[in-house]
Amino acid sequence: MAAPLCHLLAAPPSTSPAAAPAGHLSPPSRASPLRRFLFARGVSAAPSARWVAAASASAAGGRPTVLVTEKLGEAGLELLRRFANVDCAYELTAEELRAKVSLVDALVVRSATRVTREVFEAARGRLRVVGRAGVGIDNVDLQAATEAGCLVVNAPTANTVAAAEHAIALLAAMSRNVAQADASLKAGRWQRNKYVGVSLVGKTLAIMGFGKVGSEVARRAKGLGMDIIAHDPYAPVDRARAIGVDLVSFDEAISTADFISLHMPLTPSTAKLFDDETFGNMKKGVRIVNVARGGVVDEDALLRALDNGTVSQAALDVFTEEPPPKDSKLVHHENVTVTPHLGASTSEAQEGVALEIAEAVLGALKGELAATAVNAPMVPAEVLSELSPYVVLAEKLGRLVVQLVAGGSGIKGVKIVYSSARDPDDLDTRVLRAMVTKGIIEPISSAFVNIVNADYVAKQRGLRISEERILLDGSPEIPIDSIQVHLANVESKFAGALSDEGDLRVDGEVKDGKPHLTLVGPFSVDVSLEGNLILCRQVDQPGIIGKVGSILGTMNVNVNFMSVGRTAPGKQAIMAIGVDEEPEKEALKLIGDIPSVEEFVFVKL
Ligand SMILES: NC(=O)C1=CN([C@@H]2O[C@H](COP(=O)(O)OP(=O)(O)OC[C@H]3O[C@@H](n4cnc5c(N)ncnc54)[C@H](O)[C@@H]3O)[C@@H](O)[C@H]2O)C=CC1
Ligand SMILES: O=C(O)C(=O)COP(=O)(O)O
Repeated sequence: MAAPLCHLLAAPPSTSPAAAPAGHLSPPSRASPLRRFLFARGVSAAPSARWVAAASASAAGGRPTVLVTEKLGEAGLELLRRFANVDCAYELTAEELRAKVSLVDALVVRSATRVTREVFEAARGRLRVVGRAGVGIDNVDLQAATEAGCLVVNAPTANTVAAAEHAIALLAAMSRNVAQADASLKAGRWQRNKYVGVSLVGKTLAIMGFGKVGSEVARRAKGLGMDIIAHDPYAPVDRARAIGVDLVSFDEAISTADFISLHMPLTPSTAKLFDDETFGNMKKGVRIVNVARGGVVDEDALLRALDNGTVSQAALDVFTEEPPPKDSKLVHHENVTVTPHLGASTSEAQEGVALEIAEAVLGALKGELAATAVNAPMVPAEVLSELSPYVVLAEKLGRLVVQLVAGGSGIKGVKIVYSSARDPDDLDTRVLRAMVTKGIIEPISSAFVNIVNADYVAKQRGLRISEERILLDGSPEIPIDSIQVHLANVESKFAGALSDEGDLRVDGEVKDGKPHLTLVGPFSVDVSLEGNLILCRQVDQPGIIGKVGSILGTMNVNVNFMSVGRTAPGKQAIMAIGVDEEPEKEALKLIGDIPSVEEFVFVKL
């Protein structure tokens, strides 16, 4: 059974009635490495035929609604419109955005829309995906998104080249005063002596942040004859070496460079990294390009450094506040060249980004974990597909075990044990852990849990979840032999499920692609984990199965599965009975009244 994975990102049960169902598209193929490669090189590409065919095949049913708040490439919009209702509403005020967001399943933004905690609160649980059509996600409150169980995806590769080209354009324009000279000539002046520039060849360029954009800038600047050094605490030395770049310390980079180009993300640790002290340590007359984020620079400090000559020129594409104030001294400074956040704005990059984000958002809406997920584990599609029946099993075991807990006894510790012949490094259990958590928490709370917020919700509720592996001999072809879920130190309303160690324990396996319950406490059973389950403990003796069966039959309850397990002949036994409908209270009472039945419980799976 290729179980639908839509519940990994499922909307909360309280979703407004207008919410479109997730999971109505069949799984698209992921953008291939080739397409990403093409995008990254500015080659626009249509959505792959396989993607469209797969998505079209089952696009019947409700359509999700996607709100697009900034201009997106037409190819991406077209793709979104094929599978969703698309509302393009640009330049919304914060209030207008909050008003609209509760009516949509996905939101697609670029850098200008601030997706704040208030936006997630206003969404009231309906918003399932935020797609950032670009790289920087500093305008999205990721913590609030995670708490809301809303997946955030970005399009990290399609505008890399555009941003790198813009950095090079600014570097060259700045060093030759292109913008200033252009303005001067248009104003009727001919100032050849005033606009003598500086050469790039033989100068040292320090690239701060040697990621995708930084390394593309390095490649291009090498072609201009510059000596490149880079600072990036997290970049692999080999990758830098492969393009002939030395990774150096922050202090060495800023103190030796003639030009500095910024390419790190805006995070709490990079905010205002370039302050008075940093500028003070730079080589006198340094030139700075910023195509990353305005917030990594203390703009007042930069202004002081420009005024006192420490920095002789700056070229800025990005600003702390966008657009910057009209009277910004930095923008109007004669040694500053500015562009209005144009790094990603080439037609090729915008088409690529739009397609990349449309695919990611549509995929996420039907429950697929996007490869570009920013606030959820990135689980490759093949792994996810292989684990899909175990995902269902994990959730069902969680739902079952929690319903065996006696009211009032708090749950603190959950242990999940995976028995597998596969090397632990080849078994990614994050999705399974999330689903056990979902199964345990949802029946006992109003919280809704998905792959995005599972760990967060568990932590909030003081639930410690630990995982163990039992390495089996056997075929590593099968990812998991069985999953055990233990709740430590709880009281149970079905004492038969308590293990010898006093834990509440249930085990399950996937058989023929279906989740099966295989152990309840010390009792082996074999019952399909579907619909509803009655667990009944009795003294092992003839006739009980018939009695229970006939009560259910009389009450018109269809038994779909039944299994009996016992500790030893004539001793304790349990019956696990799968039923389609929820039996009337009357039927349950009659079962409880059978003399040899010691305890029983009805569980909704
Ligand atoms: N102006 C524009 O239109 C565009 C701006 N950008 C911005 O450019 C920046 C880089 O983008 P990508 O290269 O795609 O991201 P990336 O994630 O590939 O690279 C960022 C690099 O910065 C490094 N880094 C993190 N903290 C650092 C620190 N304290 N010091 C030095 N390096 C640090 C990371 O290790 C990583 O290698 C982002 O801020 C992004 O938002 C990207 C595209 C367009
Ligand atoms: O991708 C990025 O990080 C960018 O800064 C591009 O921003 P934009 O999509 O052009 O608003």
